Amino acid sequence: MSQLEELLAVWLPRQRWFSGKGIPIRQIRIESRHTLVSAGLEGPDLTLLIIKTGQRGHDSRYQVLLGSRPSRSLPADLAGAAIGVCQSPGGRPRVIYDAAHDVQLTAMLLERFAAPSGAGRVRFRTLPGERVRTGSAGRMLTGEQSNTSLVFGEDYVLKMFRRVWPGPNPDLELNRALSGSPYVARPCGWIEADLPGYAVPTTLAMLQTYIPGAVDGWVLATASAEKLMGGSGRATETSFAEDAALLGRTTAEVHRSLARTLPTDVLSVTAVAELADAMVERLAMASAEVPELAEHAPLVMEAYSEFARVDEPLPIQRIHGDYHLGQVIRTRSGGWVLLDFEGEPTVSVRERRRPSSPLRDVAGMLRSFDYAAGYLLVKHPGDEELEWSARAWARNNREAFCRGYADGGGADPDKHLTVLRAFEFDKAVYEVLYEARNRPDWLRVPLESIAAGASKPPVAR
Ligand SMILES: Nc1ncnc2c1ncn2[C@@H]1O[C@H](COP(=O)(O)OP(=O)(O)O)[C@@H](O)[C@H]1O
Ligand SMILES: O=P(O)(O)O[C@H]1O[C@H](CO)[C@@H](O[C@H]2O[C@H](CO)[C@@H](O)[C@H](O)[C@H]2O)[C@H](O)[C@H]1O
Repeated sequence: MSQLEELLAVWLPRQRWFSGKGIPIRQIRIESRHTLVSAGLEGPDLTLLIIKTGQRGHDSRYQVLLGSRPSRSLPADLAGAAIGVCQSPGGRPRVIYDAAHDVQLTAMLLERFAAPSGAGRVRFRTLPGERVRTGSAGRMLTGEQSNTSLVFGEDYVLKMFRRVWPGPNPDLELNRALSGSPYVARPCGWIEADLPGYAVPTTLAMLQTYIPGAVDGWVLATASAEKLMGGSGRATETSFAEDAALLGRTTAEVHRSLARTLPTDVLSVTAVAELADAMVERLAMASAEVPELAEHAPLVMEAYSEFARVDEPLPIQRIHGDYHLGQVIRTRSGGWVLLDFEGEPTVSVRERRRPSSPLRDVAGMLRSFDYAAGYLLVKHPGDEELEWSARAWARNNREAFCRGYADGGGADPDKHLTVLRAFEFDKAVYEVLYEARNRPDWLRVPLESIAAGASKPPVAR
C-alpha cells in the first residue's frame, strides 16, 4: 500500500458518502489518477482519483478530487478537508486534501466545461448548444448527501457521484431523457472517464442548472409537521396537503414522460413472484445485520406472500428508484422539481437501470410522509396528543399525494393496495439498513413503521 493509499484508508470511512461504513477495509488501491490542474511546485494541484476498496469480499470504487499544496500552505478554511501529508516525488512534503472544498480549484472545473473536450481518458462533455458560463467558484452543499454537490453562483450544480459504478449513471440518463420537462433541473453536461477494463464510459459527475431559492421537500414537510407542536395545532390546519397533492400530480407526469421516452414492459405473474423472492432476500439480509428487525419479519413476510399471489401483470418502466421528500424541491413559483434519479445508492447500477413498477416511487414517497411524522415522534417521545396529530398529518398527506397521483394520470394507488404495501415494506427494510449503517439514531423511525404494519391499510380514505 502506498503512503497515499494508507492515508485514504483512514479518511474514506469517515466520509458521509462512504457506503461501506462499519466494515473494515481489507484492500485499497488507486485504480486510476488523472491530473486536472497542475500549478507547479508552489501552487495547488488537482488530481482525480478512482479508488478501489475491498471489503468482506466485495469491491467498490469511489471518486476523490484530491488537492495538494506545499506543506504548511493549506489555507485555514481548508484545514477540515485535510487528508494528510505525503512526500512528493521531488522529496518535498505536500499536504493532500479533499479538493471539493477548495473554491480556487472547483472554479477550474467549470472552465473545463466551458472548453469541453472529447479526447483523453477523462472528458468534460456538454449537451449540444450548451455554452457554460464561467467565473464562479463551486461551493459545496452541506446537507445530508450520498454524493457531493458543488453550487456555482446561481447558475449550476455539479454533482460528483462519489461511489462510482462502471457505465452510465442513471441520474444523468434519466435527466437527459426528461430534458425539457418543467419538473427537472435542466442537465447541461457531465464528466466521464474510461475505466480500465470497461468498454463504455463511466459517468463521474453531472452538471445541471441550479434552481435558486428552492426549498427541499423534507425541510418543508418537517416544518409543517413541527407546527403541530404548537399545542392547539390540528393536523388538518397544517397539513401540507395541497403541496402533497401537487407533488403526486407532478410525480405522475414525470412517470408518464419516462414511459414515453424510455422502454416499458409488463411483468408476468411469475416475474411478480420472483420480485417477492427478492424482497424476502433483502429482508433476510437486513434481519441478519439488524437483529431488531427480525422480530417483525413474520408480519413483513405475510405482506410479501400476498404480493406474490397478486394475479395480474405489473406494468414496469424506468422510475426514480429512491423517491422521498429529500429528492424534491419546491421552486419559488410553488411547483415541484424532482432531483437525484440515481436509485438506491447501495444497489448495483445494473439493477437500478432495470425498469420497475412506478408504484415503487409512490411507496417511497408515502414512506417519506410517515418518516417526517416518525422523526418528529422520535424527537418528542411519549406525547400521545402529538402522536395522534403526527399520524393524522401523515395520513392526510399520503391521501393527498395518492389523489394527486391518480389525477395526474398515474395508476390509482387505491386500486393497488397489496402491491403498494409490499413496496412500502421493502422500502422500510432498505431504510432500516440505511439508518443502521449511516444514522443509527434514526433507526427507530423505519423500525417503528414496520412494527406498526407499515401503514396498513396503505391509503386510508
Ligand atoms: N439543480 C438544483 N437546484 C437547486 N438545488 C439543488 C439542485 N440539485 C440539488 N440541489 C440540492 O442539493 C440536495 C442534494 O442533491 P441530490 O441530487 O439529492 O444529491 P444526493 O444524491 O447526494 O442526495 C437536494 O436535496 C437539493 O437541496
Ligand atoms: O438522498 P439520498 O440519495 O442520499 O438517499 C439516501 O439518504 C436518505 C436520507 O438522507 C434516505 O432517506 C430516508 O430519510 C429521509 C429523511 O432524511 C426520508 O425522507 C426518506 O423517506 C427516508 O427513506 C434514503 O433512503 C437513502 O437512500
